[in-house]
Amino acid sequence: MPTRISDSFRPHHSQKHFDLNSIKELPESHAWTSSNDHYTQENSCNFESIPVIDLDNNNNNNNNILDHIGHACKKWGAFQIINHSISERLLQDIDVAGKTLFSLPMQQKLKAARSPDGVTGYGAAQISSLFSKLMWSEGFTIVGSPIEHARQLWPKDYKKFCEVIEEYEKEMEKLAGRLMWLILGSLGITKDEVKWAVGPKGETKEGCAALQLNSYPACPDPGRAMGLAAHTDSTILTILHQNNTSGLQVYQEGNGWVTVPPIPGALVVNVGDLLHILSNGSYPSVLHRAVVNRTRHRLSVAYLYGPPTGVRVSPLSKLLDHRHPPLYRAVTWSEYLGTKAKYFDKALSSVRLCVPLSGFADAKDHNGVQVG
Ligand SMILES: C=C1C[C@]23C[C@H]1CC[C@H]2[C@@]12CCC[C@@](C)(C(=O)O1)[C@H]2[C@@H]3C(=O)O
Ligand SMILES: O=C(O)CCC(=O)C(=O)O
Ligand SMILES: [Fe+2]
Repeated sequence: MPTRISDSFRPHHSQKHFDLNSIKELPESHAWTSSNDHYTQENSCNFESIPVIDLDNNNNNNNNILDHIGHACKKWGAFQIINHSISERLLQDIDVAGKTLFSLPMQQKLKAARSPDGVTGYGAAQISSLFSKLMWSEGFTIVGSPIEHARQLWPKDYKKFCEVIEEYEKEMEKLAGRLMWLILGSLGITKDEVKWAVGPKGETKEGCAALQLNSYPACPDPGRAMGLAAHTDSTILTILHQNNTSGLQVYQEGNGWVTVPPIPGALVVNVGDLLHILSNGSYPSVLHRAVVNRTRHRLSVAYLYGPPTGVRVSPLSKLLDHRHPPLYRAVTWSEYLGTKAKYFDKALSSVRLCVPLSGFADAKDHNGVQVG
């Protein structure tokens, strides 16, 4: 059983590295058909997209914010936030850091390649190994300090990159903690009901996190390519910054794929699988993907936020009673990442408890796991 998040994803096969910036015609290896993806390429013609929520208490009182957040989590599993306290300057800096990294020559980027049994470094998204077609993207995953990989990329000149990444991680950590309490607050949960998330002085404990930089070069045949295949994040929540190019889509039952338009300075918040578990299914994790386009290079930065190492998360007891038995068993983050690497879109149902119709009393001593 893996114990750290860095032990969890082990790719099934090593991949050739394509330099997507120089390819003039879509290779067969990157041409997706509906049989490669469980969900259609068709976009919804719905003009409504995920809600935009103002986090400034002066514009929006706290109860209002909680109502909006609760509604967004139930209906969409995602929302955008404005006035979130992350400066425009830092968002620009992280864009520049990402661009600088991805525009390095391939042989240089490969010096920081993710090792076959590792999580951090340069390469295709971890889930790539689960698909027969390759995605039109490249990624760089960071957990904690980026210094080791940064030194491999820029032996003499790695400081600036590290400073920006570390500042971004620090600011995101604070914002993620705040968002987690707002989301839990919208379920009526207070700090004293989530012991693992609170330190001795009442402060929010540092969670674990990964930072994922994604680059989607302009693509000669965007209709047949896939930037990042449909997935849910194995997190409590994810905070996503997209540069001013659209590509992110969320799936809504009955509506199909809905584009999340980039709003300058706004950030996207996704409900992840662990929040799905904590909320006992009230806030379902959002299925999302990234599509690509013909003319513009797109960059996104995802802050994947989870509980501290070793903590087992399970449906919050305040949400449970005889009519609402726990639907999921307790899991640590690293255990769940291992489950995701193995079962992918069946990971959540693989940790679902079989709840007899008679309810909670029976479910408590029933730990059967239903897979599939
Ligand atoms: C902490 C995490 C969460 C990971 C695995 C590990 C590091 C990188 C994350 C992502 C980022 C890109 C999408 C995803 C689906 C992927 O392929 O790698 C994510 C995955 C998950 O949310 O499951
Ligand atoms: O690029 C995007 O908009 C999506 C990225 C994403 O889903 C991820 O990194 O988990
Ligand atoms: Fe994602």
